[in-house]
Amino acid sequence: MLELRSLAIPDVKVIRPDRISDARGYFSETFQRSTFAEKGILHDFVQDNQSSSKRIGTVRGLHFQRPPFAQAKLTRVLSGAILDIAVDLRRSSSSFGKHVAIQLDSESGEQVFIPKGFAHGFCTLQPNTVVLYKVDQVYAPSHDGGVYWADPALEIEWPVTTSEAQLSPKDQILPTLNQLGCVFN
Ligand SMILES: Cc1cn([C@H]2C[C@H](O)[C@@H](COP(=O)(O)OP(=O)(O)O[C@H]3O[C@H](C)C(=O)[C@H](O)[C@H]3O)O2)c(=O)[nH]c1=O
Repeated sequence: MLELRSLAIPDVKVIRPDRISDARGYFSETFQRSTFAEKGILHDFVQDNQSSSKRIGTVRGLHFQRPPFAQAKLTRVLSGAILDIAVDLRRSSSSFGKHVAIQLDSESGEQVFIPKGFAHGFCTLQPNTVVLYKVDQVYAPSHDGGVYWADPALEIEWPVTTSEAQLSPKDQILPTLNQLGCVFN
């Protein structure tokens, strides 16, 4: 049985697949096209991505791919824990510039579905955190984009300060929301 709930921005959804436990541990169908489609998550995922982060306080994001390579993402944590962030970049949305934040960890097995039109990122809450996410568009580096994670206009309450966070050089120089311009209508 698949539990589904919406967050403050209704298009972003949290999914908790059932775990069948026994003396050995558990088994879970972490993705199944028809049961996810019954809950409204009908996307032709074409690629699985996996990242491993050694340290607490690693921030990856806030990323998106520009149209026509915009990606919907289905994210879960294989080990460790993250604070997962999705920022609404759809200019026509009543929640433009707003975000949702949710903790994902390997213990709960919860996943977050983020539709196209959002920037996605996370901060690790435990060392050796491994994140897996399905995307419905292939990697398109020429259409890669992002928003600066600590942009004050986003009002994101990250668990680390700018001096504590570990970022890639690319992510350190991403534009603010105001500098970004219109990406998604
Ligand atoms: C995204 C991607 C990256 N790469 C290569 C490009 C670089 O050589 C290397 C690391 O890429 P990057 O630094 O962009 O990885 P992250 O910082 O983890 O970025 C990801 O983190 C946030 C949370 C996301 O949601 C994005 O989907 C994704 O961009 O992997 C690929 O070969 N294929 C890919 O699909």
